[in-house]
Amino acid sequence: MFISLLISIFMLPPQERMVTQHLSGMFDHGPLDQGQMQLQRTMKISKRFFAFGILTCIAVYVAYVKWHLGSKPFVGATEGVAESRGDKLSHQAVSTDLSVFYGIMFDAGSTGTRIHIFKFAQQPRETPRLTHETFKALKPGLSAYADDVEKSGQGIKELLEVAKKEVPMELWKFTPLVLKATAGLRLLPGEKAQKLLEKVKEIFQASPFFVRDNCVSIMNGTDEGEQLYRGSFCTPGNSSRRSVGMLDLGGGSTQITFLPRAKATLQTSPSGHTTSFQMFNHTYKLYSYSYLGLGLMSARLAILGGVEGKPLGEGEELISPCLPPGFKSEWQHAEIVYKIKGQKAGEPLYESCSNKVAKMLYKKVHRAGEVKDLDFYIFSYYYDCAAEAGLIDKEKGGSLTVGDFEIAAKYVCKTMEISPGNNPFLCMDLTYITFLLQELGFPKSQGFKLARKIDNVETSWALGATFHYIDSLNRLQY
Ligand SMILES: O=c1[nH]cnc2c1ncn2[C@@H]1O[C@H](COP(=O)(O)OP(=O)(O)O)[C@@H](O)[C@H]1O
Ligand SMILES: [Ca+2]
Repeated sequence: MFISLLISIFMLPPQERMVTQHLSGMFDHGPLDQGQMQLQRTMKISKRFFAFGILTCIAVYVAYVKWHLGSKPFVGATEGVAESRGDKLSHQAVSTDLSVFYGIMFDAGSTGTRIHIFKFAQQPRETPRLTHETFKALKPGLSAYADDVEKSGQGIKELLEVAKKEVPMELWKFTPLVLKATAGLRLLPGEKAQKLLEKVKEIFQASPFFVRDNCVSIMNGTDEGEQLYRGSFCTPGNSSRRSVGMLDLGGGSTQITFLPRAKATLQTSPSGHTTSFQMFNHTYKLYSYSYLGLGLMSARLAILGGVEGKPLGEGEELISPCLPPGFKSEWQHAEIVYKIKGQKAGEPLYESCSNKVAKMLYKKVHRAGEVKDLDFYIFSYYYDCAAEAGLIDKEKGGSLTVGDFEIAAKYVCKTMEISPGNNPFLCMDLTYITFLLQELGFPKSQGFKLARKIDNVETSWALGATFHYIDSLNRLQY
C-alpha cells in the first residue's frame, strides 16, 4: 500500500508535479493576469493535494513499519475473525478494540452443561490477560437427551442468552463460540452423540457469535487434561502459581495430568498418554491419562454391578455392600433408572465396600511412580465429596491427604451401619476416592490442594481450551 501511494504521487500530471516542486517560490508576484490566476488556482489545489499525500504517506509508512517490526500481537479472536471473513468494516472496529475481547466455551460434561464467558484484556505486544469470567451451569448433561435431540437445544439457547447479555453487542460477531463435550458423549453410541452435536451446531450457527466449522466436538481425554493444565497458566497472576499436577474426577471420566520431573516417567508412560504444548515460548511435556468409565457416576454403576447403557431386566435390582443396610431406592444414571438396594445388616460396611471397590479398580489404572513426589491440585467430585463429608469448607476449599479421605470413608460407612444419613452414596464415593488415589500411585500421606475457583475463575479445562482456540485462530491468520 505504501508503495502504491508513492507510485500514485509520481503518476500526478506533469504540471501538478512541477507545481509541487516549485511551490515555495510562487507566492511573491505582482498583479496577475487571467492565465496566471488560473495557474495559481491549480497550484492551490495541487498544494493541498501534495500536503495530504505526504501526510498519508507518513501515516501509512509508520503503520507499515510498526506492523512489520513490532512483535506479532496475540491477535484477539476479533482480529482473526475479521481477517478470515475479509470484512473491512470489521477490521476497522477490531484495530481500535484490540485490547478487549471475549471467548465463549460450552463444557458439555456428563452431568451438566456449563457456559464459560471469558473476557480478556491485552496491552499492545503483551499476552492477553483474563480479566473476568461469567459462569452458568445447567443439569442434566447433553447426553441425557440422546433420545430426544430436539429437547437438547432448550438449555443451549438459555445459556446463549447469558452470553448475549454479557458480551457487548458490537463484539458478538467477533466472539468465538465453541462447545466441547467430554465423557457423557464419549460413552454414547457414535451416531447418537453426532446427532446431539449437529443440533448444537445448528443453534450456534443461528446465533450472532463467531462460529467456525469445528465449533462443536467431543474432546479426547488427554486433551481434557492438557487444557485443564494450560488453563492454570492463564488465570490472573498466573506466573507464580504454576501447579505441578492436577486430578479431575468427573461423572464419566477421570484425568491425571502432571509435568514430570523424571525423564523415566515420559519414557515409560503408555503410548498416547503424553502430550506437549507451547505456552509463553516454552514447550511443556505432560503426562496426561484419562480413564473413561472411572468418573464418579460411572464408577458408582460399576461398583453396583451395572453396565453402562444397559437397563436392568424385569424385577432385577443392584445390591451393594457400599449402600446403607436395608436401604432401597431408585437411582438414575445416563437416563436409565436402576433399582438399588443395600445388603442385610451385620457386615462391617467399610471393609465389604472396600473389597468391592478394589475388585472394580483391579488393573484398570496405570501407576506413575513419580506422582508421590509432586504437588497436586484436585478438582470436581474430589472437591464435592470432600465438602459433603465436611473435610473442607464448601466455598473456600482447603488441603487434604489420602489418609483424610480414608478416615472420612471409614467414619461415614460406620455411621451408615446405624443410619442411612442424607447421602446414601457417601460411603461408596469416599471409599472409591480413597482407593482410586492409591491406585494412581499416591501414598496415604500425600497432600492435595482443593480449589473450586482460583482468582474467581472456575478451575476447569474450559479456560485452557478457550485460550488454545483463540490462539489457533491467531495462527490461521498469520
Ligand atoms: O466449571 C466447573 N467448575 C467447577 N466444577 C466443575 C466444573 N465443571 C464440572 N465441574 C464438576 O465436575 C463434576 C462433574 O463432572 P462432569 O459432568 O464434567 O463429568 P465429565 O467430566 O466426566 O464429563 C462435578 O463435581 C462438577 O461440580
Ligand atoms: Ca468435566
